Amino acid sequence: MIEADEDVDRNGLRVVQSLLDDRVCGSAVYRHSTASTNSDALGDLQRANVSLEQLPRLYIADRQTAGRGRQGNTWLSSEDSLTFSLTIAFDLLAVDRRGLLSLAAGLATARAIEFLFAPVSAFLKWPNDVYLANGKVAGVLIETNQAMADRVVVGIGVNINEQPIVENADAAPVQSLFSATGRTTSRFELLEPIVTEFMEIVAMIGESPDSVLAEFRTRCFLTNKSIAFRDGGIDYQGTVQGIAEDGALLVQTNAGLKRCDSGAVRLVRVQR
Ligand SMILES: O=C(O)CCCC[C@@H]1SC[C@@H]2NC(=O)N[C@@H]21
Repeated sequence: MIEADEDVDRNGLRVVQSLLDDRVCGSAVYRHSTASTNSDALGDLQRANVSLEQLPRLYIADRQTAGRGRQGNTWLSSEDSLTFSLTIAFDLLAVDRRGLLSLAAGLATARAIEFLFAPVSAFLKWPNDVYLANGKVAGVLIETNQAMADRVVVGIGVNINEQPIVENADAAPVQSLFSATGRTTSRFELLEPIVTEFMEIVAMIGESPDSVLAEFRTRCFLTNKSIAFRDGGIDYQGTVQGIAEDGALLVQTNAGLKRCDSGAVRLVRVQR
């Protein structure tokens, strides 16, 4: 079942309907304009307004007026961006594998971009920024609300034909799929493969997390790089050793080997 505004993109509506017809999603909310699809999804959780049958529930908007990024950044995006959120049941993943959810969203986006823009290669900057060449083309924001703590909201933003403005001095260099490849695409062409890949990867994490981790490790360009990061208010420097079984980043620092959890750590600098 789709709840949609009158003035949404008709092509987009068809794609959303096909995700429901194919049972990739259980329900969808499609707004022409909204503050933030993550906020819409969290609002429904706050009101305990999401039944199990409605999951995965897709929230999509033609434009966001107050999009949010990780670490309190602002994510400003126009109709040249793809912005959506998915609410899924947390128990699709065993407790010790939930850290991999963050990697799954970036991986799904990377696979979908490569599928549509072959032969480009998409890389991942832990935990889930998607890069083409030297710039970030997509980001992921994962949030929960205590009112329905057994659900999780996964928000994905992809810069399609223009670069978004990221209001933070530390922000990674940004680019769009167009600026990186010279090719234009409809943002809705990407929606279907990202959502489908994401749900497949989540299922795969339940069955065989090693293959998901192996793919993430291959795509992750931080390994052996020198990074600076902040964890619990303390600044560290070190060399990335790799990704642990639970998705944590392993960094060799002067204070020893540190495990970085994606929710807590802020990468300040990455050696290029
Ligand atoms: O790289 C980041 O900092 C994460 C960006 C996440 C942006 C997406 S767009 C859809 C969803 N709604 C939001 O307000 N944010 C996420």
